[in-house]
Amino acid sequence: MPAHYSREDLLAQRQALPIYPVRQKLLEEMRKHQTLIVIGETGSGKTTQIPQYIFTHGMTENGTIAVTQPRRVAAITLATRVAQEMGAQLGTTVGYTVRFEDMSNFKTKIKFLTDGMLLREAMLDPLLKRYSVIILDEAHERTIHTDVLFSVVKTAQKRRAEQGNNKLKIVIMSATMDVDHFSLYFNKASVVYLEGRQFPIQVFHAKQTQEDYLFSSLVTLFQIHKDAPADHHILIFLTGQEEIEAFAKSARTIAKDLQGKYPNLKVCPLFANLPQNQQMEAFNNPPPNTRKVVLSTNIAETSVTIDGIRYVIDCGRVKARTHMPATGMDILRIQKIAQAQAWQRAGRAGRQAAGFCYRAYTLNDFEKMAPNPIPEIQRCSLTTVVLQLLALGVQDPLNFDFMDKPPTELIEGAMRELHLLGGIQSTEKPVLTEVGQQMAAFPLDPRFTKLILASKELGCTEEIVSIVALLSADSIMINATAQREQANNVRAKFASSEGDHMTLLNIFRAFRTAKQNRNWCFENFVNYRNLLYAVEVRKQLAELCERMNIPMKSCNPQTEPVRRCLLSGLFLSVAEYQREGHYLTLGSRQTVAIHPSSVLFHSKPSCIVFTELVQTGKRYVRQVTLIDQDWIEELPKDTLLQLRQTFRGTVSGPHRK
Ligand SMILES: Nc1ncnc2c1ncn2[C@@H]1O[C@H](COP(=O)(O)OP(=O)(O)OP(=O)(O)O)[C@@H](O)[C@H]1O
Repeated sequence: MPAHYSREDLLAQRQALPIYPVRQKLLEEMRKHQTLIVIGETGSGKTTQIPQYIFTHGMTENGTIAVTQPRRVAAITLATRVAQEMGAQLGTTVGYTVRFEDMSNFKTKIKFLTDGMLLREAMLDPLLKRYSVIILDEAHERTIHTDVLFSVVKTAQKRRAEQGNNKLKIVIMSATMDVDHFSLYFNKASVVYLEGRQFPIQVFHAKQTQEDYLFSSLVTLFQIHKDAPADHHILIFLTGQEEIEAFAKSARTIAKDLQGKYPNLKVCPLFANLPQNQQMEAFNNPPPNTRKVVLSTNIAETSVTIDGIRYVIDCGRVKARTHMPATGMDILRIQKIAQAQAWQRAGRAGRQAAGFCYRAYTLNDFEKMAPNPIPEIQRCSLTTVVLQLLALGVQDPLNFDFMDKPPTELIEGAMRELHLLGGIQSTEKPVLTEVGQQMAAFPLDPRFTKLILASKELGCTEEIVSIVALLSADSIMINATAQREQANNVRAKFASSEGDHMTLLNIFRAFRTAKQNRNWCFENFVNYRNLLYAVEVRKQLAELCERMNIPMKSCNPQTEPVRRCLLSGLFLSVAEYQREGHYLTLGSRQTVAIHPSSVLFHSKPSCIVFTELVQTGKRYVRQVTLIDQDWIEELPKDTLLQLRQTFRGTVSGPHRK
């Protein structure tokens, strides 16, 4: 954790928050109403204080307080902060649960968890009996999981009230949301507005539309750097890892040229794929006479407080997931943010003192932005959600009580995919098959669970479980731009001519042979923490396999079973090489290219299966393995038939070079 404050300091900080004077009133409202909507400016103290007020006023006698967050970084840093404020050891009274990592125990009374984790818990206990209060935070973000939770908690509350004991309180929180819409959905729930903010934030817009938002953000950064005191740190919102690394390089180069004239500059990237210890660097205080510049994706947009940030530079864009009905897959691409997101970003500047926000877009551009982001549920693949709904006992996902109903095609598409994967009996009557039930039990995308289930027959569970664990972890390759070539040369010994999945597996095996040694990772440009995380995930998946009678058989030294297995779960992600030099995805006929980071980038095999689709200028596929075209025809007849029907007959058989 960043700065260490004394108990007195922390208490003084808590008492200075805008929420503090109204805490009694807030508690009264909470006592009066079973559901409450709380709107308060960013930084007013909602997330850190309300759970503590509830706790100290005895509303947790019958259970724990759950506080959901859309992102794991927020869940972890908030739990750490609240534990600090309460003088508790993290993981005891205050804890957190994020996927594959549980820092809570049965005594935990305030539990921060990702919305996805609470949904998982609801699958085992739809009434969520363990909790007396559930706080759904950052509701305006409308992540898929939070949207499904809206209905899940509403139903749990109603049913628990009918049973007459152990009632459930629900609190919905945000700084910016469409209050009427939310209130109506929650049976005309009461709304509490928290007035005021602790520190003012001045917002500046670009005078003209900026063609190159990166360049203009860089110029703004150095203008601030020349004038502001060294301990006034800067947070810059960018869109993704590559952009952040390129920006970091330019910023460091300029800072070097300016050395001695101005404070030193410490550049800290912050993105989801960064190992956790490096993420935490952004939260630490730099040495004296050094300015910290955090370059972040939207993972720092809501809920988090980064010590010392006085300036925010907002590029106005975000990389977001959008579903492509044509391919049946989600794609990541850069798009403009919504006004609510712009306010959240600005809000990161005024948390410990007055702040400034520089927007790399004009006031007119801002006014043209949508007020709120489009809910994920209306634009992302719903395969996992539909599976979860069915596992929760929802009989007809098309008529589920969504706050905003997703397009029917998205739900139907999800049911088709589940049917293709063997998870439901038919799309008309979506009842989970045994395979579907097993899929719901694994905390994975159903396609990956399908791989594990298929590996049983192919005798390669040992390999597949490792690969799935590696894909669940953040990137294990260290690809700092400065050392990219050196890193690639050192790692060449692990490269498999059969593709990235086998390459990942080779690294994983070598890591284990090297007794999970940290130095070995350093020497080989691979990420120690992420590999350890994969080891942990693998352990948990192996336990699940054991429970489901899937023996951990290995096909080593053969690799064909592994590649065949990849095809069996990922048949919607197959692409074939075309004479023109690009790839076409099977069925949906989308043009894609192999990402330069892939070991198959130069070899251009005729048929590939991939695990990720990204759009940065071009449409790229990442994590690629070569397969034999004949294997496609060997897929179960039903699957092929449905594949063809799904894509209206465009799958006419293998398309050869
Ligand atoms: N990790 C931390 N380090 C230092 N100060 C913190 C930390 N977390 C919270 N704070 C302080 O507590 C204040 C309130 O934070 P809190 O997360 O409760 O606000 P919020 O109203 O939920 O805002 P948001 O909607 O932006 O999440 C912050 O503005 C900051 O001053």
